[in-house]
Amino acid sequence: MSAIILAGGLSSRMEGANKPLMEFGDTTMIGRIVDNLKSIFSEVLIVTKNQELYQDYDAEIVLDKFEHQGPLSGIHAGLEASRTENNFIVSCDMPFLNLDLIRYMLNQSVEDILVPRVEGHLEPLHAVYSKQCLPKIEKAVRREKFKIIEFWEWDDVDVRYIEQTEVERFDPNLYTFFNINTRKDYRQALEILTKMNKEELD
Ligand SMILES: Nc1nc2c(ncn2[C@@H]2O[C@H](COP(=O)(O)OP(=O)(O)OP(=O)(O)O)[C@@H](O)[C@H]2O)c(=O)[nH]1
Repeated sequence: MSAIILAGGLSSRMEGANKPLMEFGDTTMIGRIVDNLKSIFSEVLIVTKNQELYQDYDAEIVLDKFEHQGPLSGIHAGLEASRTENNFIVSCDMPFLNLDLIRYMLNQSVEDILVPRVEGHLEPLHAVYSKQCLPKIEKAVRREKFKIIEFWEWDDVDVRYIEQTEVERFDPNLYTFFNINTRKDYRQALEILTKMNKEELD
């Protein structure tokens, strides 16, 4: 299976910074995600609009085919470029990936999509997508239906769920789904990182 990191967003809530390249521990946010994913996936793709920004990372760069159309266009380009049937897709602003949870997800059967359902919300940017979804996603993007969950609803997509109790077996604090959009989120994430590093040392 391949891993696909979406990094073509505008980071407009981050007031001038491109969030995947913000410092995070001894690397950057995306650096931490790439390193983690590389330990379980042989193929890691970064989908972006700017090839040069990410060329120092140990990942293949894929460019968006549809401009400024949100994460769904990144999912589209990533699935099109990937060489595997099933693909783990993740946002570039979720730096607390839990590898045991991801391994667990990879071991479940997937028809079109496998997505966690946590605190009443779906987490479509930490989910497994089959290449089978590609024509349905392309149709949605061409019709300018950019909401990820929207295309599942009207296009006969087989969605399976990972429930919160399953997630909590691996990640009781649900840090996996902490995503960073603002400076405040970033400060909070650095605090979590310090706490995690300290717990690891103790
Ligand atoms: N490849 C690709 N990824 C995208 C695109 N739009 C958003 N993403 C990614 O999707 C994920 C979630 O994006 P958001 O946080 O909703 O949007 P953002 O543009 O990054 O940030 P804001 O401008 O603050 O909303 C992030 O990993 C983004 O990099 C896009 O057009 N192409």
